[in-house]
Amino acid sequence: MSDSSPASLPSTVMVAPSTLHPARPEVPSSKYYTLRYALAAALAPGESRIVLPAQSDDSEALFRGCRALGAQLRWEDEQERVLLIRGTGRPYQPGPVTINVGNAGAVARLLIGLGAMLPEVTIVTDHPQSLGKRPNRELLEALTALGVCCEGSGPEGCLPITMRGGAIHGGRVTVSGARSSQFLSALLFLSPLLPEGLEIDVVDGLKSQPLVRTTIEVLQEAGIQIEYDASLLHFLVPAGQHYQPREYHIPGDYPSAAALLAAYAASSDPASQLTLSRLRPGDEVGEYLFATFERMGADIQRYGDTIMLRGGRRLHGFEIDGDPITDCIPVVVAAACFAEGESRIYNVESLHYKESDRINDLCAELNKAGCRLEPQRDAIIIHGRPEGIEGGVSVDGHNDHRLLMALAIAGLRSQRGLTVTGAEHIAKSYPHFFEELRRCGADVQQSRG
Ligand SMILES: O=C(O)C1=C[C@@H](OP(=O)(O)O)[C@@H](O)[C@H](O)C1
Ligand SMILES: C=C(OP(=O)(O)O)C(=O)O
Repeated sequence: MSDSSPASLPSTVMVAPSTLHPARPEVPSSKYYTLRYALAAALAPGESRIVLPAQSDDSEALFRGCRALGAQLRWEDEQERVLLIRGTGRPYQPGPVTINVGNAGAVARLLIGLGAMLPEVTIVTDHPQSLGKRPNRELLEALTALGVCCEGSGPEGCLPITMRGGAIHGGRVTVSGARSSQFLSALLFLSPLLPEGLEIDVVDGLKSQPLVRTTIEVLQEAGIQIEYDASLLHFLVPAGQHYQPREYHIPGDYPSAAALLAAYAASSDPASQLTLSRLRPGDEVGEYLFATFERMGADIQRYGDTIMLRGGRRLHGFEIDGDPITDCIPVVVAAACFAEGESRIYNVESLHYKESDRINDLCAELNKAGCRLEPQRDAIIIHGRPEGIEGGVSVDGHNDHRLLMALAIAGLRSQRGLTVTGAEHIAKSYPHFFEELRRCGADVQQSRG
């Protein structure tokens, strides 16, 4: 449905020291809401309208998954980006089916959950070095307890995974939330369709809680009744429920906005001013992100759904729990590299299990560029260099769109620029990020070599 695949994007970008202009870029649509609304629509009997779904490799992977679950997708208006999804009421495929989930972790986990209702499904990835290494063991254990026959790869239940769900049942199940919230979200999407309903106990704590609340919000909008406690460790989803067809409007994407905000926050020029709209106020990730920029001393303001940030402020060291804004951490780290003093971002152990190891790989690449970071098991310490960094080296994105964004921000504040390789992986969430940065005044040269 889109042309943002890695093959069509440059694999190397050169980011030179730059001054950013006043700019009002369009923010991409939210990945979190696109995935959830499209899935809820695919499970509803009848037609739903999705207005402004995200355009990225991750959303393409989800659309493939929706079709594999039996839904039909077509554009009502491709120009205006209105997508129609006709769902079947429950996952339906008469025979075995294979779904390629690209490099999309959330898509993989949500589809593992729902695919467990099919007679036979194989979930594969064409990114064996990234998603192919991420664990699914916790989710497969829960599904096995619910009667699904699961065959994953290796002890961590990596992709490819084949499941046969002929004997699936509901009841009560336990799932660990220590490494990812996506295992719980996957069970929540599945639970209303199980003939006995499902009671879920979450053990070992729960990461990325704002995204579980996003799952609950979307399920409720789709007409699903859920009982849960405030700690999000116990859920009861009654049986015999149906997803309702709806019209869904996708808001702007905070983690994408975070990358542009971080680039302007790190800019030393007071004339550089960024204005971003379509960013829903009250969004848990959004509010926490806003407070984080305030905390580092950025000149940031909000007017309704519009956020303005002016560069040229001397940023200072700060300390935050990074878990509530897990996907924004790489770019927040990049901004902190140019703050005065030390910053500490803690409670981020789950960053080891993303597209790359976002603690060790991020620190290694930024240190290569001249930044000073200390990776810890569950934290990142940043010793800021307000004077900027040397650069003049090649750094790699480790198959990770968010590392690419962080490295580009560092390049802007380097003396000799940075060559960033693996740049095609930006397509996972924000295919036009480098072009957008260029439109903001950054000197970004792209090449396929
Ligand atoms: O549920 C979701 O949509 C997501 C949950 C988060 O993962 P974890 O729960 O593994 O932290 C996040 O990093 C990912 O980009 C999307
Ligand atoms: C971690 C991410 O995605 P996922 O887990 O869905 O692959 C992300 O988008 O930063």
